[in-house]
Amino acid sequence: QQPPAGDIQHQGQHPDDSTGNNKKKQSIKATHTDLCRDLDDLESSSDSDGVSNSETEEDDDPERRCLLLQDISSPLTEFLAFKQEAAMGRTSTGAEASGKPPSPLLVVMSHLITFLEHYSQMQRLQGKAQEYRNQLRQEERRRRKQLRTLRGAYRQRMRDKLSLIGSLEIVINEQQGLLERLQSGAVSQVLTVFPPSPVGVHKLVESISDMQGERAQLREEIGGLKQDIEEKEREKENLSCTLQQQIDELKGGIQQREEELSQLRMEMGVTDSEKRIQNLSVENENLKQNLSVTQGLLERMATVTAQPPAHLIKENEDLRNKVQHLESSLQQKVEQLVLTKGQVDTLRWCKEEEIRHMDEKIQGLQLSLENERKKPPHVEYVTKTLEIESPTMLRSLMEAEERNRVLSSQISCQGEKCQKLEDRLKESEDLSTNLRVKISSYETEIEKLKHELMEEIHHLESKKEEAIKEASECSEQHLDHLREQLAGVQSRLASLQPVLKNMKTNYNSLRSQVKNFSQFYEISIREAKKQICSAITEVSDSNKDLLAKYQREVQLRKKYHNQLVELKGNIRVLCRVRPHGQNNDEEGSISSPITINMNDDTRLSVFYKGKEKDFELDKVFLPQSKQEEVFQEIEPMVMSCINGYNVCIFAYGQTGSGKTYTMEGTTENPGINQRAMQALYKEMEARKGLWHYTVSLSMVEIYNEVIRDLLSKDPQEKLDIKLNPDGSGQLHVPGLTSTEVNSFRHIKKLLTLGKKNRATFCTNMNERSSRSHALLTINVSGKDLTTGTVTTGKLNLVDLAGSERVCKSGAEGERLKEAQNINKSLLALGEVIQALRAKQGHIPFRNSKLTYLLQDSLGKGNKTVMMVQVSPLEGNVGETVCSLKFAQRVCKVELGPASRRIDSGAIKADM
Ligand SMILES: Nc1ncnc2c1ncn2[C@@H]1O[C@H](COP(=O)(O)OP(=O)(O)OP(=O)(O)O)[C@@H](O)[C@H]1O
Repeated sequence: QQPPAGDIQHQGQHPDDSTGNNKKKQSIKATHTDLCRDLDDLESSSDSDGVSNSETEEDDDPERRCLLLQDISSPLTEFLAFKQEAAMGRTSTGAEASGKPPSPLLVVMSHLITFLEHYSQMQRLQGKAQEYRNQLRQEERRRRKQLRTLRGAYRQRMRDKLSLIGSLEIVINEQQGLLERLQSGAVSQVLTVFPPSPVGVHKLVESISDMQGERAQLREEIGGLKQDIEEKEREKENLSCTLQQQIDELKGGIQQREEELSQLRMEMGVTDSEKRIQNLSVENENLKQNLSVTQGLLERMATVTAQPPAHLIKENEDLRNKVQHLESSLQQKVEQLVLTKGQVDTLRWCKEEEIRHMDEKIQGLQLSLENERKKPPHVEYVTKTLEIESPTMLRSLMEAEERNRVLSSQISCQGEKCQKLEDRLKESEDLSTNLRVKISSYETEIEKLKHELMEEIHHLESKKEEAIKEASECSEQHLDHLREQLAGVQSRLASLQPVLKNMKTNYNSLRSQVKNFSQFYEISIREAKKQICSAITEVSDSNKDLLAKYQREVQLRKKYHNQLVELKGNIRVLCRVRPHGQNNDEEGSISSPITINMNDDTRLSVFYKGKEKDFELDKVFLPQSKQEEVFQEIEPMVMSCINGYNVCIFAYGQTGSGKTYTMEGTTENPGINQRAMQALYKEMEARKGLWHYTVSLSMVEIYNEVIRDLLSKDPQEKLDIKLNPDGSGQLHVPGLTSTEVNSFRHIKKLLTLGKKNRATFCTNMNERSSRSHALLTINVSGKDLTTGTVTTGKLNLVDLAGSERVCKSGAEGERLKEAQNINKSLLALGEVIQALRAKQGHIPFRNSKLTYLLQDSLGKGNKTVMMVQVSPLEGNVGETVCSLKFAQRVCKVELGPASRRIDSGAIKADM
């Protein structure tokens, strides 16, 4: 849309300038179309690039903003044109020929239009610049994104390589660990610790199974060796047998020698003796040879056993832990053997000594024989000596034989042990060589793996380098490309610079215009204000009539409202259903026997004994109703006490149905009592200057037909109701504290004191509050300062005791008496209501302290509100029906028109 061209003449300019203005507008229009074309071009170019301008939102669209401004400016322009025409018409008729300046409002508006046009032009230029900027940003973002993806791909590749290297390292570590374990001899643990199928592990498992096969072979070899040992033992036994035989033969020989000796002794032949001695020496030689053989055997044994296993143990360091205990035991055995060898050596030495001794003896004997031969008379002596010495020799020979046998057995035993040790050593040696072979094979395998790994790493590294090279080349290419693009963009920017400069100058001129405009605008506003003020003063005269009409209307509304209250009836019965779950023992089902008609707020029904019982009252409050709503409904009644009416508001219902909540409320959510006081004080404040009010307050509790003053210094004191001695016929409670109050704050203080006193002198507050009535009385006396009329009103706010006992006593009969004693007042209230309903001549007010006290507020000519509180619980449905039945009876009571107490107690009918 374009503003209508041609007809507009800006105010503040001479009419002759209209053609100049038109030209200006034409030029602006041309600029607009040029700009629009530029924008279209720009849009089409961005479309052809394939880059969507997602960032440009609807609100930032300069075209749209421009159109919006045009939308605003076109009606303004039209309006101005219209005004202009009117002004020109007036000029032509000569009515304004006196040279009166044009209206400032029109001047302001024409300037506003010019400003808007310039502003829209500026917006377009800015939009264009913004678009270029956006294009640049998008391009930059695209390039960045490409770089990011490239970087990400390269990083991913690097990460893959690194993870591969890491897994290979893990394999190497595992294999090294395995090798270490193998080296420490814990071959058995390898299988359990072995990780699942890494590279080369399969081969290791195979080699271990080979090892196991070899071990079985070794076992077989050991069995063969054992057989060999057995054979050797057998040979040893044979040898010992032959030795035994030899010894036996020797024995036999000695026996023979003895026999021959005996024969010689018999024959006494010297030559035979010589022969025998020779034979004996031969035998001795044989014995010597035997001994040397035995000695050789022993020596061989010693050389076999003397071989130290230390060099093997030293060599086999890897198996040291395994064979340590074997080594130590072997050492012990070796020591034992060395000891035994020492013993054998000493024995051999002893034997050699003996033989030498015997040789010496034999030589001595030979010498003596020689001598004897030379001295024949000595033959007898020699024979005798031989006879004496041969048994000792025999004995010593036997002993030596015995020792020899023991020694040979010991030697054979040691030999066995040595053989065993030898075998074990051999075994462990074999095992260690096997293990060494395997370890070397593993080492070669690991070397191979390492080599492979290194090759892989080299390969990877070369790949990595290639990738880096590739990525850098790619990024460089991209960078070049980007640089080229940047250069292009920069050149575009450079070409745009003069346009921007142009725009800047335009903008600056516009700014200066705007500055001037604001000054001019202020002046114009001031002018306009003046004009408006004059117009208002003109209007205010006519407004005065309207004000009077409004006041009349308010008074009428008040009157109709009062009439409505009167029509509603002076006894109003309101019902409030308590919300669910407010008492601690109310858990479980939330189904309620009470149904509230949502379309009619005067009806509710209760499902009781299989039937729906309907009740109609003046108003039913829902469980979710607020304290404010309840008070709003009774506010007019409360306020009427200020005008000289006696009002009684009482809450009736079973224990826990919410009476105290409705009347007293909570600190955060005050009830009727506090709200009533607040409203009264507000009204009294409003009437200040017209009326003067005196307010006094008293608080009592009636418990078991005993009245106590809750504001007294001694709340325990019992009070009584009497007739006022002034003869007015009014009731009066001697000793009752009636405190004059001067502010709402003061009232609040007194309410707190009353509540405190009630709580202090009762042992169980809950029990007591359920069985006692709390009565708050406010006496309001007002004086009309203009007429001097005096009104006295009374507001009784009563929180009654729990009503369930009355109902129960009524239902059960027997407990009626007890109920009367506990709560006589409630019963009396029912009787009073019944009498009022039946319009009886006598109303039994005096039947209870409560009704007696409320006499002047409950009877005819007064205003009464009954708040029937009901519980929503299924278990309380009987009490609910009872309360509602009583409420409906109260509904039917007609108290007649309310009476206003004017001039200190004089009763005057209002209607
Ligand atoms: N409309 C309501 N909204 C929220 N809570 C409520 C409402 N009515 C009653 N209650 C709560 O229910 C409980 C019982 O109420 P309340 O003490 O006022 O019952 P009552 O009829 O005065 O009992 P009593 O006869 O024993 O004094 C209180 O905890 C009270 O705060």
